Amino acid sequence: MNKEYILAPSVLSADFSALGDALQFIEQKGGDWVHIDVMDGHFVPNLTFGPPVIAALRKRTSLPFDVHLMTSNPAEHFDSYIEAGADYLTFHIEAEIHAHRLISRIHEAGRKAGISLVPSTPVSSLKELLPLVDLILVMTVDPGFGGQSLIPSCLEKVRELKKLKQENDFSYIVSVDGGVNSRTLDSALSAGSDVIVTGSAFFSGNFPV
Ligand SMILES: O=C(CO)[C@H](O)[C@H](O)COP(=O)(O)O
Ligand SMILES: [Fe+2]
Repeated sequence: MNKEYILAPSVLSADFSALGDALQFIEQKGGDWVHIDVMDGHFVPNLTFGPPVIAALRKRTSLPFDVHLMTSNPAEHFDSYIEAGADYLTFHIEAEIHAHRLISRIHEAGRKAGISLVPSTPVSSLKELLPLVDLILVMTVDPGFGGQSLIPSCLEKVRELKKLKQENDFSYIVSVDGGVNSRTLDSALSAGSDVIVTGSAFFSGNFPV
């Protein structure tokens, strides 16, 4: 299928007892990246994968790993995720005051740095970081679980970020994460999303691939 966006299926909705098979499925269905949701049971009320699981998956595909850290204090352990094989490493602005430093350290390690914001955080909170980041991950659900409904008003942030990018010649790409399925895909794309993350819809056959 010819598509004009980067498809990043999330293994959060795969069968955790067969994650290697999930990577193959993503490849077969034309996924461009693998989205890996790291949850620490603290920043969000759920617990998922850590570096050893990501390192094991790294051996099973050459697709880029888009690692979404939903963790408190991301600076404390970001290097383990880089070592495990993250290509894009995205952390939450709500979890890190010293974001400039963390972005620099991710870049020094030769990886792409992403910043994410939950639905209640405005784009203005990222103002100082816009010239520095490679990716902005706009959460369209409250993070922590797959299978939730997209909050349509969050897509305004995608429009705002694309406008700021154009006006200032910034280089970041914008990703939409949460509740994207065959019904909501068009709205995410028309808002200007460059990357589409999809978990439950992709693995249940409710995503147009
Ligand atoms: O970051 C996430 C949740 O915190 C997931 O990436 C996201 O929710 C994807 O799952 P779905 O497409 O089912 O909403
Ligand atoms: Fe995610």
